[in-house]
Amino acid sequence: MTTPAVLVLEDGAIFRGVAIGATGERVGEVVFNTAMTGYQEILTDPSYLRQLVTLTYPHIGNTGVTPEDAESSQVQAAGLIVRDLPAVHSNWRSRQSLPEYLIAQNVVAISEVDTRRLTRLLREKGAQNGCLQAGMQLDETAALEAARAFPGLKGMDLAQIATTSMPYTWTQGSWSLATGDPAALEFTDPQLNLHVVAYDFGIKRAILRQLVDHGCRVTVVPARTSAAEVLNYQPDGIFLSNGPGDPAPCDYAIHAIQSLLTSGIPVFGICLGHQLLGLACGAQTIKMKFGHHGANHPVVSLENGAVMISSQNHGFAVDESSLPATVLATHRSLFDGSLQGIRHRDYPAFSFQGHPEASPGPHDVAPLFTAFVAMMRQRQPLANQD
Ligand SMILES: NC(=O)CC[C@H](N)C(=O)O
Repeated sequence: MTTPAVLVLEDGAIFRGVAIGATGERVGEVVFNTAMTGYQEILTDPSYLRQLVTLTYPHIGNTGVTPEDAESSQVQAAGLIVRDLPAVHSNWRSRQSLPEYLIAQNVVAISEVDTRRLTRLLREKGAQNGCLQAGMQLDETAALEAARAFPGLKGMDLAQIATTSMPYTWTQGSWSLATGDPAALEFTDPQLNLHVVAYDFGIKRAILRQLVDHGCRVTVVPARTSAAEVLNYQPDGIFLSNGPGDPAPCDYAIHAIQSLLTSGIPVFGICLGHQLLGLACGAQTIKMKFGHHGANHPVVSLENGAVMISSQNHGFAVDESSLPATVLATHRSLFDGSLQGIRHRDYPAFSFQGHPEASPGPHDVAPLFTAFVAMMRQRQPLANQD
């Protein structure tokens, strides 16, 4: 016995299918992600807050769910839309089926949707708000009204919702995750001699692990932490995380970044962090037509001509034409020419729009973490470099 579900878009398009998750109604911006793997990382990435995610890869759920693959403590996407849920899931790491997980996490999800039609529609018309109903008395008229009532992500500050309420220390690298050895988590390791303060605007665990893998111990701080509080930690570097929503209304973060820049401490931003660095430098951000969400986006380095295949997940972008003279464009998307990276000419600060930590995705851009470490080491007194 299957339970019906329906997705209604604000333009009136209707997609009927089958409920594969929790019962209820969810609204949000509908986005498509073209990655062929990583459904669990995508669902738990806090950048997907208030978004109903459709995956263009047709079979979703094949490998079940593994707690270690979560990018945060829970599912963050507002809902999931897929073509086909395989009848059997199979993987040695799997602890749960995808539907079991979705129900446990109270996530509404629909399968048997023509995700190709949906994706083409979003590409042609641009991002649309939608309403997903499942396992309840379906009401398509009410769903249309709910989709139209959703205000959209433009102007929405979601970083302050996604962030941690309290600062915490992160010392887990990829190795301890792979081995499950808690002893490997301790930062008594002399390699971890760089201290990074990471702003959490909705940070992914893969970023924190990458920082540890590169020799950093990390203090994660809430989005509204002031520049003075950050400087009190005496960091070697400051990291600006990814996160959901529109960067423009996050004035508290923009002001903090402005004063942190003048401290001369190295700053590295990813995705929302990149957009916030751009805004702090005086550039503007724009809402893109349907954004970039996938794991095979080519990006060119304007500094050395190298082409890298990158993981992407953003619906806003820094407008290259608005960059002040103090900021250099360093990367561009080869899909649509949009700005993908910047570097400050006067301060040790740089950022990338895509995801060097991947998860899911290729690791071509991972050397940006090495560049951040090199910047920190350059500034660190020699005595600390043993
Ligand atoms: N992954 C991210 O950090 C996303 C940044 C921002 N919310 C956007 O959609 O553009």
